[in-house]
Amino acid sequence: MILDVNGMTKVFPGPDKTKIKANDRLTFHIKEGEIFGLLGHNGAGKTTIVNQIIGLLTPDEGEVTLLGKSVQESPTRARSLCSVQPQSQVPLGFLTPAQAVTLMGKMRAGKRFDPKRMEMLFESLDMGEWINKEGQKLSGGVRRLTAFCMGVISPGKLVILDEPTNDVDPVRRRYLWQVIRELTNDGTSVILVTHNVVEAEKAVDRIAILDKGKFLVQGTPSEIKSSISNLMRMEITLNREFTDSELPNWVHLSHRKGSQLLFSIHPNSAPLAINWAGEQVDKGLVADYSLSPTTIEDVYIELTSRKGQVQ
Ligand SMILES: Nc1ncnc2c1ncn2[C@@H]1O[C@H](COP(=O)(O)OP(=O)(O)OP(=O)(O)O)[C@@H](O)[C@H]1O
Repeated sequence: MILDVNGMTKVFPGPDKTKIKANDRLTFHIKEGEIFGLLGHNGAGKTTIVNQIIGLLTPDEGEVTLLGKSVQESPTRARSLCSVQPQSQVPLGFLTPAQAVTLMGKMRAGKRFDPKRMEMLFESLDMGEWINKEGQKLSGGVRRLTAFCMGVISPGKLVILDEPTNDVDPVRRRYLWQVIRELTNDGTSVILVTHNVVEAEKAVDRIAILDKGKFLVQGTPSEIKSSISNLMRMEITLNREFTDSELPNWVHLSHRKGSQLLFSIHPNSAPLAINWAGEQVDKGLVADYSLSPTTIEDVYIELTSRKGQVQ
């Protein structure tokens, strides 16, 4: 096991002498070569977890163990075993991507820094045209890719990536996922912190969904989906607002995302649902609709939203 977290709890002082339980008795384990996705809303407690794994914060209760040794007892060792790509943009200033990645490579690997690995990373991410441009003249996506390369130029046993694909174009996102998967071939483990449930579902081996400091569920994507796997997902694009009373009674859960409405429905209701959606299209109330198997996004919405209500 690379990482063992047992009963980790972190409490911050809130306003007016209240307390914020940012992490509440969290237990999870990460194996060698595993990609572990940490999903949760803003403020769910993800960064607080990361900061305790790398020894920047000390848990109020519980224990974090990296490769068999307590992080609380050896925080410096923890930081050398972990590589982190932070959520915030790295301020590159006048440094070019090539200079920034070389600097980080030399800081982490010293004489073992391998410029060929840097070239391989830039090539894999198709960054050639930008590697010698000043950081302050680069787009947000290229700076994000540069920060990723800095994080993985000399990876530790555990690589922690906080929203690595933010601002990155769809083609390079794919390249990035390939590089992440290749990282795990030699036993490096990855924690992927993200809000992007759809992307995480494709990329990770196991997922934990965090809400208000507590894990709601953890397991492989298929284990997690099996919690509501007998349901299907219907997505419709509305032409106008719907009230709750206009929704048919076979709707198990509904969630609104702008003009998109998501339902979970029982497979037995599929013919009814298709009929109903078709009628709404004929009346001009719905622009289009689709019916598909359950995704992790559905589980996430079901677990983190108020059930059965349009939000
Ligand atoms: N140093 C701190 N002092 C007080 N409260 C804090 C501190 N750090 C975090 N919190 C609170 O703890 C909770 C969890 O914060 P955290 O940053 O871990 O969430 P997050 O899931 O990483 O959020 P985001 O996705 O927005 O980055 C939030 O309510 C936050 O306001």
